[in-house]
Amino acid sequence: MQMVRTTGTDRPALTVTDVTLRFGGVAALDGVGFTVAPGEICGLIGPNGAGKTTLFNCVTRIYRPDSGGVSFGDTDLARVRPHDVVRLGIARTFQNLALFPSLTVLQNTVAGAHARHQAGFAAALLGWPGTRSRQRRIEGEAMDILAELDLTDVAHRPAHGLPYGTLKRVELARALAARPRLLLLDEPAGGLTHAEVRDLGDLILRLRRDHDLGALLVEHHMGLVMSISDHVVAMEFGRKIADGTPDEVRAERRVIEAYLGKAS
Ligand SMILES: Nc1ncnc2c1ncn2[C@@H]1O[C@H](COP(=O)(O)OP(=O)(O)OP(=O)(O)O)[C@@H](O)[C@H]1O
Repeated sequence: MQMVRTTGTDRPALTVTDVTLRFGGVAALDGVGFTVAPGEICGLIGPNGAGKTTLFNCVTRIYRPDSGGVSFGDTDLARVRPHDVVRLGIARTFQNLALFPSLTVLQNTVAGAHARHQAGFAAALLGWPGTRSRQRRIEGEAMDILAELDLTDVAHRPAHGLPYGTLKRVELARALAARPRLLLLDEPAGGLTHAEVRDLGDLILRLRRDHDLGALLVEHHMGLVMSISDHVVAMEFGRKIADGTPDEVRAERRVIEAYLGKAS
């Protein structure tokens, strides 16, 4: 396995090169390639089954492509263990939320910060020597992130029972606590109200600016994707069918045929 570098290219690009991945007879990804430049918001769109989640799972190393590759800066992700991806500066949110229901909002956020350290969460829970002062510092940073996301009031409440829109922001807080350079956002608008989606768009733009990060955004909500993305990649049946600015992709005939007719 390749050593994970935590220094080096500070704002790496994500480069997906000719990635193919089959599940039995189905080519979930078929020669897909694109780049997310440093600091860029890249929207990834496509109808159900287009391959978006599979691509996400290749970036986070849940899956390994049959051929082609994914790199972050000059690091080939195929040579990085799945749990080390976050230490490279890539953090994700989950479509169906991946929070610990009985832990507080603060504890869930701190868990995200520990993901980037070797000793991690278990050491903190077990009270290993030297972890207490670091734990205090990490909690302080987590509280700052919660304040940014307007979550201070619920910091000490268990995740269980909080409104869905609030939990979506806790997911984002957990990912941000890992200090990513690239955020992978898996359908962040799913289940949100119109007002919450508008606020989410503003929030993603603000986080990009304040945290100097980029984002790969898998999303069915066309309004959100087209309003905040610098660059949009459209997929259908495992293939890339368009790649350009929101206006270019919106005008692309194959995208209109494949997708925009049934957009939200
Ligand atoms: N674990 C798996 N085993 C078998 N086939 C799979 C698996 N995961 C995905 N597929 C297939 O791969 C293709 C791409 O699926 P994927 O979930 O990546 O699409 P998607 O664009 O994320 O869809 P959605 O918008 O519905 O989430 C589909 O045909 C799907 O049925």
